[in-house]
Amino acid sequence: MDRIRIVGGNKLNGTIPISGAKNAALPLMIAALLTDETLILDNVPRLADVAQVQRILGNHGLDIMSAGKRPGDHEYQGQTLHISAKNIIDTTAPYELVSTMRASFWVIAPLLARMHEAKVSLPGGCAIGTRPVDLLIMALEKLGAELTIDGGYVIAKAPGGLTGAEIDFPKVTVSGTHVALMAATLAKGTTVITNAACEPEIVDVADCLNKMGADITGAGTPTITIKGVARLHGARHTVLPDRIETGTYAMAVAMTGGDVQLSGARPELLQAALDVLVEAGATVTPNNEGIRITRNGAGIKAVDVATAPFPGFPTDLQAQLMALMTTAKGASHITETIFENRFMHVQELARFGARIHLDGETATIDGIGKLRGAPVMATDLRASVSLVIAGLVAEGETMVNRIYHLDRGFERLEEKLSACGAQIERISG
Ligand SMILES: CC(=O)N[C@H]1[C@@H](OP(=O)(O)OP(=O)(O)OC[C@H]2O[C@@H](n3ccc(=O)[nH]c3=O)[C@H](O)[C@@H]2O)O[C@H](CO)[C@@H](O)[C@@H]1O
Ligand SMILES: C=C(OP(=O)(O)O)C(=O)O
Repeated sequence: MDRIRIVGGNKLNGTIPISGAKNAALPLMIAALLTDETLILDNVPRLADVAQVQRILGNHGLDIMSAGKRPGDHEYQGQTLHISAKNIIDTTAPYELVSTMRASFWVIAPLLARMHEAKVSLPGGCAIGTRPVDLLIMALEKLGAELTIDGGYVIAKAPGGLTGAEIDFPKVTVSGTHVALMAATLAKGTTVITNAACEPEIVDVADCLNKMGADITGAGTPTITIKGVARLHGARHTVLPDRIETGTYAMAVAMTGGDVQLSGARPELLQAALDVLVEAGATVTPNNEGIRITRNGAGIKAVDVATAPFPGFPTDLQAQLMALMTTAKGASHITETIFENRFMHVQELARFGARIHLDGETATIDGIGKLRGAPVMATDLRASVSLVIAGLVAEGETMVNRIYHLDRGFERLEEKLSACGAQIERISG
């Protein structure tokens, strides 16, 4: 199994290109199931999760073509995928393909909308809480589908097609909103989703669906209205930049000190996180090419943060912020409000000598002067990268094990960081 070896102590200086967003690319690829014409997606990141969705779509009978490099493409250019769901030959998404990743379950929505049936294994994904799908099932039932659970599979049927409905989510759910949005595009009549997730990835998917002929208004606000249409057609869409990758590297620079241009990043996608970085003592300068992050001289200040749905501070940056706070001056408090078990990184950060105390959903971090390198391992994607951030400043060697989690969501992480002066390498085998 591959590992990442880091020798801490170097500042980061240079440019880091930001890839397309994993959490937009996955539902965008899945949306290709809604049409028998080709959907072309540009700026798709090269990630294990993307490859996994390709396998899932391939099993349904889709043809996927990845375009090669074009003149002028830089080495980190995202890939262009041409996805054709002309023939859907299988409406089952089997356990072996779905169990490793949360988003794979979302195929249930376009399959139901277009084929009026689906059999999809209950999902897996990062071990950050129980992560039920009751609200996704509720949304599909509102649209007229009949769902049963048998042998670990959700079996969904809508013999006469889906019908528009009012869907009021009792809590904000990104997965629930994606599923309701995709399913409603081909339903008869109008659907109104209230208490919808406002995450930028929802807006990106809605934009693409509208290019495909859907009639969606209000994406990015808590109320989304979808007027169902008879069919969708092909389109071309560029995946928006990854705000979590952006925030992760911004925190890495705040941690090590230095001066890095995050090229292609869009500040409005992570304003809450950038505000926290400024409060912690980093300098954040949006510019034409993206965002420049610097921290020179002054140390890191302790901050108090609670995660929240967009536009709040994202739960997907909580572990990275905690790594940053381990060397802050004073005590900081981080409250996780989205997932009940998203503190798996705490015991691993402790291996660096970090002082973190957990009380329910709040972690208190007493900043210390210096972390010391250690062998560490993580159980989920963002927790893994928080250990990389800690390793970048820790004295001596850090070995991060089980990095397949990192490969799910960070494209060429070690290359991007070493190009900015970090001493980081992948050890294969
Ligand atoms: C692939 C992808 O985009 N993953 C993101 C997505 O996950 P995901 O879409 O799984 O997260 P949700 O927004 O759906 O979950 C939010 C909360 O709602 C709960 N819930 C959700 C569905 C349901 O049927 N019942 C229920 O109780 C969850 O357990 C959680 O406590 O949004 C999360 C919150 O921003 C991010 O951390 C993940 O990176
Ligand atoms: C939790 C994440 O992914 P998933 O929802 O696929 O587990 C994530 O992207 O941080």
